[in-house]
Amino acid sequence: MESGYLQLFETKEAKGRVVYRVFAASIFVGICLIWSYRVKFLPEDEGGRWVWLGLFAAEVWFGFYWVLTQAPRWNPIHRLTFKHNLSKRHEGELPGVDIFVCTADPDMEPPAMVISTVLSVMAYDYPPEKLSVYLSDDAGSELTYYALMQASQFAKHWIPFCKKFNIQPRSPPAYFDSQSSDHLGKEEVFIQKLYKEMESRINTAVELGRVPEEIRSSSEGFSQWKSYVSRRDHDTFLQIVIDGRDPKATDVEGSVLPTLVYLAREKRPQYFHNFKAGAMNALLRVSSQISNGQIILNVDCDMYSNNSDAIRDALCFLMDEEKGHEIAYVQFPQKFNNVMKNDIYASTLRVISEVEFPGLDGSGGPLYIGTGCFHRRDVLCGKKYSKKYRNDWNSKNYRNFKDNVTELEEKSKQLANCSYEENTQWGKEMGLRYGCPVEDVITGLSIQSQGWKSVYCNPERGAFLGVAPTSLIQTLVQHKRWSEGDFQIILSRYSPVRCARGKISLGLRMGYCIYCLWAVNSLATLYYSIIPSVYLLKGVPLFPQVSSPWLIPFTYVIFAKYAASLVEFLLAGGTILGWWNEQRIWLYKRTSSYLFALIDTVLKTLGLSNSAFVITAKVTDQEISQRYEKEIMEFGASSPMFTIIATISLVNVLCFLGMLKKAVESGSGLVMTFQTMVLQVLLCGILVLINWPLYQGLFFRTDKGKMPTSLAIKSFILALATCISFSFLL
Ligand SMILES: O=c1ccn([C@@H]2O[C@H](COP(=O)(O)OP(=O)(O)O[C@H]3O[C@H](CO)[C@@H](O)[C@H](O)[C@H]3O)[C@@H](O)[C@H]2O)c(=O)[nH]1
Ligand SMILES: [Mn+2]
Repeated sequence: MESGYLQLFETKEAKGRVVYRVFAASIFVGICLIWSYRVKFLPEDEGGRWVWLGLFAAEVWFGFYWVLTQAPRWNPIHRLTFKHNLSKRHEGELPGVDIFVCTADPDMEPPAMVISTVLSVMAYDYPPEKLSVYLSDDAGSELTYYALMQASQFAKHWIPFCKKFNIQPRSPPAYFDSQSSDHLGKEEVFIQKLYKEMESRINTAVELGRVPEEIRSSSEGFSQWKSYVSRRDHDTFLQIVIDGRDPKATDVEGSVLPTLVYLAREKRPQYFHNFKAGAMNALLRVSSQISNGQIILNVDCDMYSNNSDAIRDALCFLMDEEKGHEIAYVQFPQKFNNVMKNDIYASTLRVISEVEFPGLDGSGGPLYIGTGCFHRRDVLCGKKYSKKYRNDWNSKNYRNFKDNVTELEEKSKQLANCSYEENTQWGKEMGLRYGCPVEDVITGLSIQSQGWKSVYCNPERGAFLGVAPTSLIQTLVQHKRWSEGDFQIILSRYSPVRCARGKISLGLRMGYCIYCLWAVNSLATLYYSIIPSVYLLKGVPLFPQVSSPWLIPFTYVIFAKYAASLVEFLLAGGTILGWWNEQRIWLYKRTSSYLFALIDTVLKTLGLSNSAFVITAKVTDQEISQRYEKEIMEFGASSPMFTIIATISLVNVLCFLGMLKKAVESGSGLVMTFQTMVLQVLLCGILVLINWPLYQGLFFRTDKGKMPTSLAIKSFILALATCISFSFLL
């Protein structure tokens, strides 16, 4: 306080750390005992030996991986911001903020949804002359552009309305959904009507697949589409839809509006476009010409702003005079507005956002996860870390005031051309890094490995809400992209294992490895979910008997670990059924998404395949969403991923039934089997239980969301063949 310093944020250590550490140490002792058991009782005979070694390898892997997951649990912290101090001390020198919204496909990302995100970020509680919103459209779609034009008109009513009544959230559909329609005031009814009309104009255009002719001809922006050949082949389309410098660009109350820009960077078949990373880099350059905000907020097109104060929260970190200068970015968690109570696809990633990220924040800062993240422009553009770095918020006002709109558009267009990046550092040392399906994580890592820190900000009211996948295949495909990308990072020149030493703390490097090694987890999980069960069918014990003291460490580790995981999940706001669902999804991801990610990465390293960016759909047809709302798992498609999970689930049920039959037939009965193979019976039994929805989908359901019959037959034959070959041949 003395030298006029006002603290803008506070860091608090989480409670109960010591207790947790003692508990974790006890689990580790148990893990070591399990390993010793495997070494001590290695079977003599050739066949038994390999199976045993396989189990040992899986257990070594699980143990090692568990150690990694302890890193973020060792030192969790929480952050608190003081926004009143920010206003008190810095209101006059608030920096320009450029907001980038990315969209890539008008079919999967409906224009009406995209513009509601745009409207929500235009309505931040922030001086509008310092706010600029850029929409990057990788589909170069006239429909999205049309929707944005409509939104710019509606914004003139929407923004003053939001500010007058101080409403939350500021995405129009989300706001109206949260309001009961009988309690709307006069102005609300008027705004809602305006919104509905606009929405229906946009949706009609989308359904017809074209923009109304009278609008097309009256607004010159559309003339740019003359050069449009296909999504992959067109000039740069750039339009300053609202020019914030223009004194006439005001809302209905006469206040200035934020700048609004539409950009579809040039696309040519002969140039690789680098997906979202390419779009972001084009935005970085174009915006530097137009508004040049010092702070950049990046959101996905489905992630609307749910809290109009979030910019100020982020600035509390970046502008703090004592600690702010080493912070490169502020990451908010990804939250979703379409998740049901028990979250059947585990989309919330609850433990990651409530436990692991606060933990990583304690050892240097969270990963950059693509959306809901505030960056310093300098750093994102490649500024090297230096202890002496201080930002002068006051002096920097580069905003382009010289050129008129047309000149500005022409100049900026050049920066979004395909050839612009040739022989430059863009994608390497500057901007988002290229060549990885998780451009966000690798970019964050490369920033941190220079010495910069990041901060995790998780306020009570979620800052951003998006759309989570609503079918199993979408979830698995998304996780294939993520785990593949994360695994490639381990092999890349930014590898948290080999590089970054000295710059990033050990805890954070371990933290990165949790995600970067997702893909590798598949092998041990596959082994563990098949082998013990088929050996149960064969009648061969692979774990200690009930009478053996070695059973204790196994039981302790299993129960302690799962109890801790359940408690963590409940404390993070989940339900018991939600936790159970999450365990199922982990099993499916590990045995399908991660396996395919692993295989694809190996192929890619050999030069045999290329990783792509499969966009997640943000709309679902009505039938599917009805099932989603009832929390019924959606299969409904044929996919090799489904064949794998179905086959494994059937192997387990066959083994379990086979074991029961054998036990009953042989005189010794169930008790004997239980005594010799208790853990195998449990493991197999739990696998059967957790797969219950899958069996329903395979055999008992009749709706369209069930597994295709051909897939059910195929996996049944595969499962039967596996069981038979194990019990008779091997
Ligand atoms: O060629 C492309 C592909 C995607 N996108 C945009 O990228 C965003 C994320 O795509 P989505 O299909 O929603 O993927 P998610 O898995 O939900 O996205 C997470 O993971 C991605 C990395 O895999 C990050 O880029 C995202 O920010 C992060 O939210 C969307 O706004 C897309 O419009 C583009 O702009 N250009
Ligand atoms: Mn998404």
